[in-house]
Amino acid sequence: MTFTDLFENDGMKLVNLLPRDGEVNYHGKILDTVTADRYLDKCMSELRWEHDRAFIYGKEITTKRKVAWYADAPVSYTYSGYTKVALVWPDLLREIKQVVESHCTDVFNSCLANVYSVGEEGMSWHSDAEKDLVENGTIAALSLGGERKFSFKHKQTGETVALCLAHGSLLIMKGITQKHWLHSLPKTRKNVGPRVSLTFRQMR
Ligand SMILES: O=C(O)CCC(=O)C(=O)O
Ligand SMILES: [Fe+2]
Repeated sequence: MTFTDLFENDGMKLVNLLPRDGEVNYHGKILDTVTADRYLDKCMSELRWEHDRAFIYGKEITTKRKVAWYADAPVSYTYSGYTKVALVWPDLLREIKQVVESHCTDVFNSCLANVYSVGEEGMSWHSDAEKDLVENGTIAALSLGGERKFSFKHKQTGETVALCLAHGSLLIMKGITQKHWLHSLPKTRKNVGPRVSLTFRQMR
């Protein structure tokens, strides 16, 4: 049995997927398929997608995946050596943010949206502990579209934990998780459909 089988429905008792040094909860599908399909279509067409730029080991790169960043106000945010200015929430994301907040005890003031158009697009190992984020803040990631594997790796011990993120599912990372664990969305050769992740965050 996998974690995904265990947590098909929200409302079941959530367990911490990490053995130590952080807390990750998989809520399973929090949206019915019709709603998840509608949100996926709307996100694909309505969000202002752009290739992300970053500095990796001092070299400027343009990511294959596209991103869009939203917040309560047009604040700026420094991430991977780049300063970006957020767009203000469109109604669609305000609505989705409310749904996500109804499944947790946190509130969010920003969202980094990612779109992976094919399985060959992914995100390499990283943690999200930028200076502009609240220290030990919560990140809630809503997945829409193609089902993908998501992995965690402990920074000191190398232990790994992996799960599958279903269409319409919610994953929450909290507490000291970002200090001690890296996470990644591995590329896959499988023929998966486009996937959107909406990562709701707490900025300072
Ligand atoms: O696509 C995802 O689910 C995770 C993306 C991620 O790790 C990030 O935006 O920092
Ligand atoms: Fe991340």
